[in-house]
Amino acid sequence: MKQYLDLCRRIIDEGEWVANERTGKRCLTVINADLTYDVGAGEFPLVTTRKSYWKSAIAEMMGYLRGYDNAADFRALGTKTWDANANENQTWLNNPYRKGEDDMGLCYGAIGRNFPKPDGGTVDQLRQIVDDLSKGVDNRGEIFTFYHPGALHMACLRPCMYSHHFSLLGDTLYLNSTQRSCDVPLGLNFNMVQVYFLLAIMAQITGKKPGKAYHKIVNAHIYEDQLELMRDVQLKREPLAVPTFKINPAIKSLEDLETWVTLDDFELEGYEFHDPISYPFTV
Ligand SMILES: Nc1nc(=O)c2c([nH]1)NC[C@@H]1CN(c3ccc(C(=O)N[C@@H](CCC(=O)O)C(=O)O)cc3)CN21
Ligand SMILES: O=c1ccn([C@H]2C[C@H](O)[C@@H](COP(=O)(O)O)O2)c(=O)[nH]1
Repeated sequence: MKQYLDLCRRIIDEGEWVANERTGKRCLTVINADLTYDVGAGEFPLVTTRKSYWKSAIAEMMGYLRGYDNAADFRALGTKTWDANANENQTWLNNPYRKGEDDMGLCYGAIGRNFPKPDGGTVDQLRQIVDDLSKGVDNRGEIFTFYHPGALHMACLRPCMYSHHFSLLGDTLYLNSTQRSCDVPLGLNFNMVQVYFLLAIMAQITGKKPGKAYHKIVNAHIYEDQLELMRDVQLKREPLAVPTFKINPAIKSLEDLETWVTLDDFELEGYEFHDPISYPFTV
């Protein structure tokens, strides 16, 4: 939580205004932030200075792991966060590759689990990583990437957190996640939970101990219409104690994640938070 608040303050103190053509809004921006979550020690990185919809964040990551490409599938899992990007962005609505209502296109897990090979066919990166790690193998390239420069025009949005690189030291699993663009008031709330969750669940299904997760952000920004709420409301509050995150121990494989797991398999103990703040969302 301190890392999050420090980054928010840094953007306000040192950020530069950058005009963004895609959204038509200006963002107060800094370049490069490195956050670390000690998953082995159970330090769940949850925002307490406003109500955080952490189950939505987990639903998003579950949808990426399952390779979903449709906002309706994300809604069925328990989050509406892809509705606007799938159905309200005019550029995407005009895109000939859009397959209709709720289609998100070739993004995130939809490409990551079905990554086109130049010599034909596709690769399921996640299946390969889970198989390697389960056998104790780290080939120094256990990378789950969503970034395919030749497919960006076929998706409603380019992936923001676009690479997850797993490493083993003995029985301990580590994760380095990289994010190219970060909406700090809204997106980062979710992305911190997702990086922690990804390491915790991958350690559980591959039979490893979770170590640390390292989260690199390149462009970290606050949209102009979010600034006042962040500076004058959220940053005036004192953080509260962090809760404990629990995963159903019956989840043992990638197949479990793909088939029967729901948001009821994840719990938080002792989550205290300040009043909700509703930040403007930019499509
Ligand atoms: N501008 C922008 N910021 C993002 O963070 C973002 C995108 N676009 N597009 C793709 C995904 C969708 N994500 C989203 C979308 C909406 C919320 C959101 O509205 N959050 C509210 C309510 C969440 C809820 O009720 O489930 C929040 O207060 O956190 C958060 C992340 C993250 N990503
Ligand atoms: O997981 C996510 C997904 C998206 N975002 C934010 C970051 C940006 O504000 C927008 C994407 O816009 P681009 O013009 O493609 O950079 O969505 C996030 O923070 N986290």
